[in-house]
Amino acid sequence: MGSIAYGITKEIFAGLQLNADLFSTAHTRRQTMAVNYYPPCTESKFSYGLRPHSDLGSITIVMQDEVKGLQIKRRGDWIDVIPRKDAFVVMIGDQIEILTNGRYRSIEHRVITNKIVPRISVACFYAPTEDDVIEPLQKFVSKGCPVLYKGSKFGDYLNHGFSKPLNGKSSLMYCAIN
Ligand SMILES: O=C(O)CCC(=O)C(=O)O
Ligand SMILES: [Fe+2]
Repeated sequence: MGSIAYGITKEIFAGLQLNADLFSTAHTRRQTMAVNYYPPCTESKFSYGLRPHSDLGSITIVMQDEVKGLQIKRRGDWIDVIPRKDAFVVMIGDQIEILTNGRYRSIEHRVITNKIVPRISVACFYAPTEDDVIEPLQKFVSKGCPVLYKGSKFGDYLNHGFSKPLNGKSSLMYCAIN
């Protein structure tokens, strides 16, 4: 999975005319994994498996089983990410939004539980190491596009993000300027 993450980030960074090798190596150094089990919830029409959030790292690759539940927010609407046997889900995390000064935005997502059956997913998270300082690259800063984030050590960003309840894209407030 690590080499898939490296390959995907390489394409992302090459598309931004950055040193694809260097950046993809830096942004996939820290690799962690979560196995999520969402029990069915019969109690109400709507219940969260995971509240809305963006992932704190650089990219996330998710394997879903056949049960629907993951949704992304697009232009204010929640859209189902339909599970496919032949596909993983790739999501951009906050570190790429910070690095590109908002050119590529991290995706807000959430998980809704199923009323009848459980759902299982495996999320693989790729990020810089905890000592790396991530800040907007100069090439994404201009008069029309002022710097949006201050640099922060990824370890500090992570600790701060984990210390707060999941709440949309509020994790970015940690380093947002004004
Ligand atoms: O269960 C999923 O499909 C997504 C999990 C997720 O967003 C996460 O672990 O951060
Ligand atoms: Fe997530």
